[in-house]
Amino acid sequence: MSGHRLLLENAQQVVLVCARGERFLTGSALRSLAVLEGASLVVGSDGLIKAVGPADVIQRQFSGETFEERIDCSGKCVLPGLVDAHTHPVWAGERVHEFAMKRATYMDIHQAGGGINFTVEHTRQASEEELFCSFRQRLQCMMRAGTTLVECKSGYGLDLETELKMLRVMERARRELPLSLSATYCGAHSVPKGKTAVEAADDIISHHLPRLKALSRKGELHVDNIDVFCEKGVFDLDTTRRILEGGKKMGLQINFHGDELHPMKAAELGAELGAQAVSHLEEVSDDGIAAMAAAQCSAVLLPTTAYMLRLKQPRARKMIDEGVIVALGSDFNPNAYCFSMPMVMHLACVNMRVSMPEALAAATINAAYALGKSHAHGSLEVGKQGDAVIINASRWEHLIYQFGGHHELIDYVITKGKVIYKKQ
Ligand SMILES: N=CN[C@@H](CCC(=O)O)C(=O)O
Ligand SMILES: [Zn+2]
Repeated sequence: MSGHRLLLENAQQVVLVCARGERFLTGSALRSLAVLEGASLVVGSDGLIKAVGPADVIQRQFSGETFEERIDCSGKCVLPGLVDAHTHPVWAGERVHEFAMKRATYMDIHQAGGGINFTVEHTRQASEEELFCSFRQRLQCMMRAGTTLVECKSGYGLDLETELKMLRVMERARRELPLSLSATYCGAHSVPKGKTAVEAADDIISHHLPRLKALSRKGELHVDNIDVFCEKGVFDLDTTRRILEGGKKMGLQINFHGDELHPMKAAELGAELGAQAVSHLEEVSDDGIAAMAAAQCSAVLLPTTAYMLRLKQPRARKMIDEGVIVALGSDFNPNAYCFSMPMVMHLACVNMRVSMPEALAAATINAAYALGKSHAHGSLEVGKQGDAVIINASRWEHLIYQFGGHHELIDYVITKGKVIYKKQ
């Protein structure tokens, strides 16, 4: 007789998302997701999914075996833990005052020393402990909204010392918190005061990256991705290319901001460099979309950005129709203060006209792909990490439909078969 960690019993629906080991879903495969009615799921003592299937089959298969915890899911739905593929969650210097300035454009505020530069000044002054405490609180809010894997960017330091401070804060969160993290070095998030973009790029390539490499070698830091804000007035295509190539050479996945406020040919560059993902893409070209589809470079769309900055929406429909791997992120940052992937999925459905199955795939398997982690995350399949969300509703679509209702709907959030949030 063997002991297992968790049994989720007799759910009305278990949304697997996919069931054949797919690493991402595109085009017509997004029309209907793999869903089991009246099903159960078992997580083993290693935190990995051991079995998922019809409730009676699981009951027979595991009769007489023991579980550290059993949850009766009658009348409820089980979904994979949500994956947030783009956030900026480590910072000091909130920008609530800017919310009232939304008649000025994002770039007007940026050029006037507000925006990212404002947060950079405060983040430089903040202690590591202070940054960790606010970061931990933000991650807890994300977990309560169902996120179990989150991409986290540095980029409010710009100088090496502060960038490392931010990355260390992420490293500590990886050790101390129960959700999974993908860490992104984003030292090229803005051009620091007193430098040109070329000088900033030179500094990153000759000082920041070698230091990151040395710390990674020693196992002191785990950095997964490299990012650049490729934008008119920030980093142009050439400096972006140099920085991304430098990161790629040291083994980082390329995952960067592009084609947000102006068409930059960032999508084309991402496809050419073998990027895992390009984010934003409100201004992507037709050629860029085709190139991303061909290169299996995922598009991380950020519905909160277009909504809050009143930008035009990225062309999600065209991307999906052309076979691009579309993922979603909250873009949580001091400008877009949103922790909630359920709200992000809702906004994607309304404003980008994606369907509910497309939105859920974009916030699970495809978001995991954008982080190079879809072998272990993003669907409820045997062998994957036991990360799940249980909602008190008879159809999974309620998680998207009830805008802002996730606090009421989410009963449990589970990572590696352990309950990390339970509604009181
Ligand atoms: N566009 C660049 N970076 C962020 C905004 C960061 C900030 O304004 O602090 C984004 O993805 O929206
Ligand atoms: Zn961003």
